[in-house]
Amino acid sequence: MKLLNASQIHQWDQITIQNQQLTSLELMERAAKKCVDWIVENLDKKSTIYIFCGRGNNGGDGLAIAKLLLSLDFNIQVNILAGEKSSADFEANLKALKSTSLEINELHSANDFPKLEANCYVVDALFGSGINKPLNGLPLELANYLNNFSPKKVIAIDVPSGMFLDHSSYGNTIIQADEILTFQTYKQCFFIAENAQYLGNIHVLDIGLDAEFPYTQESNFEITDANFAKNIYQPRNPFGHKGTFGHALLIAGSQGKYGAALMAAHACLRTGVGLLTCNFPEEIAMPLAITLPEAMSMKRNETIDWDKYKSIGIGPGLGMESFDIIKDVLTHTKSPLLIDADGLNMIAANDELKSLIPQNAILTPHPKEFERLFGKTANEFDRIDLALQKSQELHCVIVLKGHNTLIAADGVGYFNTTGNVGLATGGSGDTLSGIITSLLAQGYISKNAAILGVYLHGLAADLALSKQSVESLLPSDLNQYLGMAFKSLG
Ligand SMILES: NC(=O)C1=CN([C@@H]2O[C@H](COP(=O)(O)OP(=O)(O)OC[C@H]3O[C@@H](n4cnc5c(N)ncnc54)[C@H](OP(=O)(O)O)[C@@H]3O)[C@@H](O)[C@H]2O)[C@@H](O)CC1
Ligand SMILES: Nc1ncnc2c1ncn2[C@@H]1O[C@H](COP(=O)(O)OP(=O)(O)O)[C@@H](O)[C@H]1O
Ligand SMILES: [K+]
Repeated sequence: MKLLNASQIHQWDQITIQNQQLTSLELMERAAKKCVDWIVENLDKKSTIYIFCGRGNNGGDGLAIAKLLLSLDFNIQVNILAGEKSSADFEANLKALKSTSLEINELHSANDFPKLEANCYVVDALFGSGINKPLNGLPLELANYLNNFSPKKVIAIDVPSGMFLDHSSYGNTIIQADEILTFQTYKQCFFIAENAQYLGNIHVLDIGLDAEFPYTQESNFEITDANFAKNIYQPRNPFGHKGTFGHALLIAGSQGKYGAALMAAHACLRTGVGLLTCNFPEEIAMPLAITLPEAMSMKRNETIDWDKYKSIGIGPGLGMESFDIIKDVLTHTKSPLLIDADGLNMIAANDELKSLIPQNAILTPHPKEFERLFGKTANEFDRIDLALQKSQELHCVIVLKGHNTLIAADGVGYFNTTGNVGLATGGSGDTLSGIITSLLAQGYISKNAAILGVYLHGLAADLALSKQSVESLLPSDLNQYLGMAFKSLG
């Protein structure tokens, strides 16, 4: 699914109004009704709902929500920012609300802020997709007031006020949301870790915007969900044999980091590779044979037959002392390559190695490794842009790992939607390397191996939460859930 920017979302609104022969007010009422349905189902009717409205259409939504809640006998209190300029639909809804018995509180200064009662709810309808500058003046004071109060829940309409949809809000004040009722589609800002403290649970409300419009739009960003993964997935040929599913070579592990190598190997086999050879330190050849008898092994300094392997994965737990082997691999490999961890760190520290990165290689840095490779950026949006740029320059795939891992390929960024904080334990990345190396060996092109691998890795972690908590989950648990993750694609 494409991620649209603020201006495209505005156009989407207009196209819908045209094609469905609606008024913009009717569309706003549709949106408000969806929000109210959610509120009725999820909020406690006994608590007061304080609604804060700007004077644009986000504020218009707030007023339309207020009118519906009033008719349902909710206890509400409505506040609007004082001002001269307002949108037509805001004015229409204000007029309608003024015709009821409800008193509306105009906010001219901080003295007008209502005294909030403990256990109340706040609806944040100050600014939505039309935000065009950081909060300052009275909206900033209000945001600080609400953020310091901590009501029972803050429900943001469309987006938390103060957050830009498609560029960085780094350093700005934003109203912290607990629940976000967003219209029709995810917004790019929801996938950005630097916004994390302001984001709550996200609920995408279908307000019936034109179904075709997103397909007519250019976008540099997409999200990868179950449908996306299903389209990439290649079911196994029933007549296939071990040769059909590729022979992978994993080059991993060093003293003190043997586990990384073992975890990568285990995940590689559980992802369906036909044959796996492990180039591991000699001292773990025997533990490998015992714990993972399906894997073959070779000595670290044994000559590699470059024609033999369908994919090579290098890096998990490799240590920084393996310069010769990474150089050898970068120079000679004929197979699709995945580079992770110390493989990346050695490349970052050496320009010659950097120049040897083969086309279509998959690099899987976490943010620190990315910074070592490509430099620091002012904010996360810039880092994502840099990942897109570098992936084009190097003709490779960059998997920028995080809560919503970004896969940068061919100038497009794909945000992954699976996974959870249970993955924040050393070893999760090693497991991912094994998974992607396995998919490469099975013939997936680099971009698809990366997207599907990241999706399955996260899904296995989500499925594992049926038995584990986000605290107790271990990377090695993922192996047990890869099977269910694959089954969900069939
Ligand atoms: N798209 C859809 O599908 C649908 C969209 N709908 C709703 O419309 C919303 C978009 O509405 P919108 O375009 O009127 O913009 P909105 O967010 O209300 O803000 C603009 C106003 O705020 C002002 N302003 C901006 N930044 C400011 C700041 N920092 N500090 C102070 N002022 C600031 C700006 O004034 P200006 O700076 O231009 O003078 C302008 O007056 C969208 O999020 C959704 O809720 C639904 O009803 C139906 C379906
Ligand atoms: N909060 C989180 N939500 C979702 N995924 C996460 C989270 N934290 C970490 N991960 C995932 O866990 C993996 C961690 O990789 P990495 O930092 O290389 O770990 P390690 O080197 O210890 O194996 C990545 O795939 C990342 O996307
Ligand atoms: K809002």
